[in-house]
Amino acid sequence: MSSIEQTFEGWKSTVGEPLLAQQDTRISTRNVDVFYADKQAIFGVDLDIGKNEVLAMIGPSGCGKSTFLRTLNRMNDTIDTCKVQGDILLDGENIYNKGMDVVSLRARVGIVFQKPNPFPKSIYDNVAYGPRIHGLVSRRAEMDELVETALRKASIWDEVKDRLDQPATGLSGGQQQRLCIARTIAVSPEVILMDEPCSALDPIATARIEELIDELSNNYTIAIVTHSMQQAARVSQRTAYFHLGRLIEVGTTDKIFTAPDHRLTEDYITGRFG
Ligand SMILES: Nc1ncnc2c1ncn2[C@@H]1O[C@H](COP(=O)(O)OP(=O)(O)OP(=O)(O)O)[C@@H](O)[C@H]1O
Repeated sequence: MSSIEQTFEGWKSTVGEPLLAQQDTRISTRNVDVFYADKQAIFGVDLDIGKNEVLAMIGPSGCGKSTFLRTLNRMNDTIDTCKVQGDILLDGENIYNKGMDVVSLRARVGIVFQKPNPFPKSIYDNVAYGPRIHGLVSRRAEMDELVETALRKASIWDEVKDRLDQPATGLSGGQQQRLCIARTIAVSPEVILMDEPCSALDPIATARIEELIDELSNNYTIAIVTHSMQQAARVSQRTAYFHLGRLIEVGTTDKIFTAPDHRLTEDYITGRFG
């Protein structure tokens, strides 16, 4: 066992304010462990994510940020060796309950990945796909309106309104990422998970996505994994710091970046490791 692992023997409590008042909470996780086969990747995470807040998750590579994020809409179900223990509640309902419809869950808790992944379909059909499979609208005029609204909310309507029937793969990387956000929004999610959504984008495209996150936070709960501390500072109200699968500290973003309580958080934000 390395000395840093010894530091965590019997680890339980997180520093800061991981829990919120019930009426402010959208997602609650309690005692969440995640395993890949017999290797444990996440250890006993208790964390609340509030309504209409942007929560940033930061930490060194391999600390489990993406693994934890993916438990929040059961994306980990797609990995055979992955096992999740503990409680994850969305509006008070355990999303790992037997009766939970995972397709509907992933509409309620949408996810945007690191690399934009539009379907090999037209721009219109990328956005219309989710509403169609969920039977949200039946008439073409209603679908047109829904597609336009989602593209407007994702700040890409003006750039694509004259080429809706063209392949989405012909858009720039930043446009594709905003299209993927429109696709997520089109099925009226409550929560949007973002796994390093700007890491494949240039600074201008990144700035547009960050502005968009700010606008979306008025209507949606957002949890974002990012390697960029500057980005976490720009877009989030609260930040959670992970280390070796443990949630070390949670607090207002301002506090985490100016006066963290835990030495590991301080070492990371001052660039001593990571
Ligand atoms: N599909 C998988 N199978 C086995 N182990 C995995 C799998 N995905 C992740 N892991 C392991 O789980 C741990 C956490 O990985 P994860 O990708 O969640 O970390 P991360 O903090 O998001 O890393 P990064 O910042 O580099 O993306 C790592 O040790 C990783 O090797």
